[in-house]
Amino acid sequence: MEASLMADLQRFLQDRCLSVLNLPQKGRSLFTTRDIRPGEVILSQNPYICVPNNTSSESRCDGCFKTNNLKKCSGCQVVWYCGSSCQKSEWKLHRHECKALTRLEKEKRKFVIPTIRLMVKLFIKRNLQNEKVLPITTTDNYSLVEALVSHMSEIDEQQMLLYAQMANLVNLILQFPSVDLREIAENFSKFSCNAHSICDSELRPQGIGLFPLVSIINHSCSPNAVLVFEEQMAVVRAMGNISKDSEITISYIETAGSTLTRQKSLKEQYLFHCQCARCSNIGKPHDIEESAILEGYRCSNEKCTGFLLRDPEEKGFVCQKCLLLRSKEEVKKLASDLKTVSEKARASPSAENKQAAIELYKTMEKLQVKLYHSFSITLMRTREKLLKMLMDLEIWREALKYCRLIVPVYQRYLLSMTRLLVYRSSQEYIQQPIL
Ligand SMILES: C[S@@+](CC[C@H](N)C(=O)[O-])C[C@H]1O[C@@H](n2cnc3c(N)ncnc32)[C@H](O)[C@@H]1O
Repeated sequence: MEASLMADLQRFLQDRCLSVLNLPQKGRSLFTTRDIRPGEVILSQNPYICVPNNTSSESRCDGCFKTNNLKKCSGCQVVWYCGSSCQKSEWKLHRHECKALTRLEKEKRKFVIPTIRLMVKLFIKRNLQNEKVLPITTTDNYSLVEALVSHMSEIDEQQMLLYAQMANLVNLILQFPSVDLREIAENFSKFSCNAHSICDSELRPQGIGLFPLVSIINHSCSPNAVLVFEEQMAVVRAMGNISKDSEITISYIETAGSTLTRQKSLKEQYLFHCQCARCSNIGKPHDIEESAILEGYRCSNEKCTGFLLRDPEEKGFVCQKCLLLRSKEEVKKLASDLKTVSEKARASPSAENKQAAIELYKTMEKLQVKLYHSFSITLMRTREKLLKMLMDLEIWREALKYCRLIVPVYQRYLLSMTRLLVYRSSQEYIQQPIL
């Protein structure tokens, strides 16, 4: 990174009582130089680049990500806008992207998935900033993208092949002599561990974006901050009191998973072994219990709330509260029935026949109630899906029933970690305890 830009960045962070330190195990890490109160904004950033999550069945405006009154760009026939205001605001960049996409054969345009567009826009923006067509600022410049970790040397051959194929397509679209395939592939690798899914206030993904300053923040399975989005702006807020000189951390993954599950997904996507305070409990009695509740089976005695562990004689699973054995065969049969129904439910075109999809998910839920612990995360996800489908069909009474079943699970897993639900009132941010 250029020395003057680096100095500007340090000043920018200092003004916000933040500093970046290089830790041997983690690389760049963000620290606070003041005490922070729950709900306070620690850092916010607009995306360096972003694109909506357009699919063949759903499109969004390239400017604001809204879904109504869309018109296709008459030039490239790939990008959508909700009106002239969004089209104008994007034009400086899209002018170049539009030309490049128009050159591409029509049948190849269906391969221009959001990640490919993100890469195309990244290089176009870099060039436009280099040519001073777009301004360069302390927090909006390509040097910050250059500084992101890529983990290139740790990527397996199969992944590398995929990146190379995607890089070829980007090259075909851009036709920039100054950009080489390796640089594009390296940037795909950077996207994988640094890009963020931009979600609405109900946490529904709308698009993807690169926020290089927010990307300095490391992960913890018991984080002290949370990343939310206000339209397309990334906002990092404190979840509790954070004392001066602490590291700011967010969670990159679903925190309600067993330690093994969390560590596996962090290793797979972010290529590091998590050693946070929560992960360091691995194998301890409390961690074993928590994992068995989250991802294990329920006791055969319907009234018992105990959790089950594998029987040392391999006959099945033993309840740690009432010592009842649940046979391997019974668990296997239920799991196999559940697999059949789950596959049917996931394949059911819920958009066409919502009522039929609801019935399949209800059968799935019934089997999961028999198989899993009542605080199982899998069971909770099925109930969340049912809740959403019932709300879409405005079947409120039944939706309420699932809401009541989900709330205690949220309270158990999320209350301990997300001590605050921060939401926006008309004028100001108010801190509210959950429920
Ligand atoms: C979004 S970046 C975070 C900033 C990064 N440390 C840097 O130097 O740019 C994600 C990467 O940071 C590292 N990282 C994040 N959290 C970590 C943690 N808790 N322990 C070890 N490495 C971590 C991993 O290499 C991961 O792929």
